[in-house]
Amino acid sequence: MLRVEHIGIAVKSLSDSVPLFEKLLNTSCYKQEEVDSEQVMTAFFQQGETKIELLEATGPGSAIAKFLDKKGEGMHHIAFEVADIYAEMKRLQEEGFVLLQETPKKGADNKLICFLHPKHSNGVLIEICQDIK
Ligand SMILES: CC[C@@H](C(=O)O)C(=O)SCCNC(=O)CCNC(=O)[C@H](O)C(C)(C)COP(=O)(O)OP(=O)(O)OC[C@H]1O[C@@H](n2cnc3c(N)ncnc32)[C@H](O)[C@@H]1OP(=O)(O)O
Ligand SMILES: [Co+2]
Repeated sequence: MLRVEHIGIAVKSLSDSVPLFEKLLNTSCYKQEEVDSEQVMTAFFQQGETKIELLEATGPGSAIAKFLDKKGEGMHHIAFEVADIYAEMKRLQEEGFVLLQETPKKGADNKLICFLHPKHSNGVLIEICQDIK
């Protein structure tokens, strides 16, 4: 893993949470992007070499909608940047982690992504991601 690429935070409303995080971090949200495949709207803040990703559900089938129903707002996942997502998926599977996809999918901010089931990583949902060249 190269670095923590972003920390994902589930929120009910980006229109409430973006101004809150702008005040908290003293920086502007640099991008909002909808990811239809995940039924989420995202908002990003750069913090040093990592990012904060706020996530609002755009449909009832979204993992974020389910998470908000069960646990409420808060930290949802940690994303690690990797150099070769295919090699890292193979390595992690061989180490006994459970991948939630067989092949990487397109995420926000020009990334290929894959999630690992939180049950096998001490209750933490892990995303790995690689820049799309
Ligand atoms: C914007 C795109 C992308 C990016 O580019 O950055 C994103 O970040 S998208 C983020 C949203 N998408 C995802 O989270 C996709 C991956 N997640 C999933 O596939 C599912 O959420 C899940 C992890 C498989 C859970 O789904 P499901 O089994 O249907 O839900 P349950 O509510 O029944 O949960 C089962 C079990 O897992 C616990 N859980 C769920 N979410 C989390 C979480 N974020 N962190 C820790 N634990 C989580 C949940 O509490 C249940 O536990 P038990 O009750 O103990 O069984
Ligand atoms: Co993410």
